[in-house]
Amino acid sequence: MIRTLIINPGSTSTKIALFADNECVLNQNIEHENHEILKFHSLVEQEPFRIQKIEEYITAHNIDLNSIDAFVGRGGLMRPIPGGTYEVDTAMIEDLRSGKFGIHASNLGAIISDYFAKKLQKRAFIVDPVVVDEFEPVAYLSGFKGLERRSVFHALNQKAVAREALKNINKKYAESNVIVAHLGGGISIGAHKRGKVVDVNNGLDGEGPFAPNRTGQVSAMSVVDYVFDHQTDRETMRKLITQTGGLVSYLGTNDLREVEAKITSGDKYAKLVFDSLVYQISKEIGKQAAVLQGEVDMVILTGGLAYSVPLKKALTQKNKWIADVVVIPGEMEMQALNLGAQRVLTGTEDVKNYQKESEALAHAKRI
Ligand SMILES: Nc1ncnc2c1ncn2[C@@H]1O[C@H](COP(=O)(O)OP(=O)(O)O)[C@@H](O)[C@H]1O
Ligand SMILES: CCCC(=O)OP(=O)(O)O
Repeated sequence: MIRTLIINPGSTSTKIALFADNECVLNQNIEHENHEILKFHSLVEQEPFRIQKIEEYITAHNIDLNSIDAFVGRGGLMRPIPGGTYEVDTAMIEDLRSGKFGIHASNLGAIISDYFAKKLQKRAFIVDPVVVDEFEPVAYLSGFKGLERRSVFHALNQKAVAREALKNINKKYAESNVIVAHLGGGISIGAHKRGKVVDVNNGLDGEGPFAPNRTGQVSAMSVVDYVFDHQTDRETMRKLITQTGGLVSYLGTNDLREVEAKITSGDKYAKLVFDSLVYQISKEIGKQAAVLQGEVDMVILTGGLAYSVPLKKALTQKNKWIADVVVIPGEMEMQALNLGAQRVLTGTEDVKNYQKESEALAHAKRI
């Protein structure tokens, strides 16, 4: 039996799970209040806080860490790489800690897995990180030479739910076209064309719809003006765009359940913000339908927001003209992380090397 401990840091939570082969033995979503996260000046400062939360859970549930074969983290912002399972190594940890490819909670997945693996002399992996890059060449251009677009999205969950939804209608991922809208603390909406995500809004840096924590796309010149008018520094802007934008900036909360409660109590502004969220998500789904030239087998709604009955009702109504709308609320990231590690540990797939794969992809992309 192969046992894995899965560590999945998100912008609003740290999810952990314990698997024995393919069976999930324990699964916990440790939710973090926005103020708990915002008190840290940098992401790496959150490392001891998140480790402590995990250790408290492990102790409370009598988990014997020595019985774990591998620690598996959600992979973060580093060099673009193809999908797959990667051994956590020094080059990867350095890139994640430096923040030079961006800062997101998922950067801590490999870092925390590495902490436990080193302490217990076990292996650490990541699977399908947020930088999986399968763009077609036309998708990279932004209109600003030197500031090209990046593929940054919920790759792990988008691919896992697409496979699952297609399995239910006896279709293969590699032979189908689907649009997956991952609706979490951040939102990414991808065009999956015959098994490759050929375009997706960057779910972190300010593309696509606004999200619970994120601004989504804002006109470039208004951001430039804001920086100069407010004499703002890079870190403040990063927080405004990726942590306190969207629902937080309009309504002071990143919790859609609170927004729903405001609407129920007659708050008209909250209703406008909710309607605009539906509008913007639908606009992005429409864009990806254009990428797929209207040949769409299915639109899939997933992520924490997809638990919301009013949201899924409104989005289904607005997007059913494109294709059948299927809802898979929450995420399948924990299972997907376990499966990725199990494939390597059982010898059915080769583990990938970060440096080698990132260099090969960079070479292939050179025009
Ligand atoms: N039952 C629910 N109804 C409405 N919104 C929900 C529900 N459950 C979770 N959410 C919302 O989902 C969002 C978090 O989604 P999630 O995918 O867990 O985010 P992340 O992984 O980025 O931390 C939060 O805005 C939360 O309020
Ligand atoms: C797009 C990068 C991944 C992401 O945004 O994840 P969260 O929604 O968990 O912040």
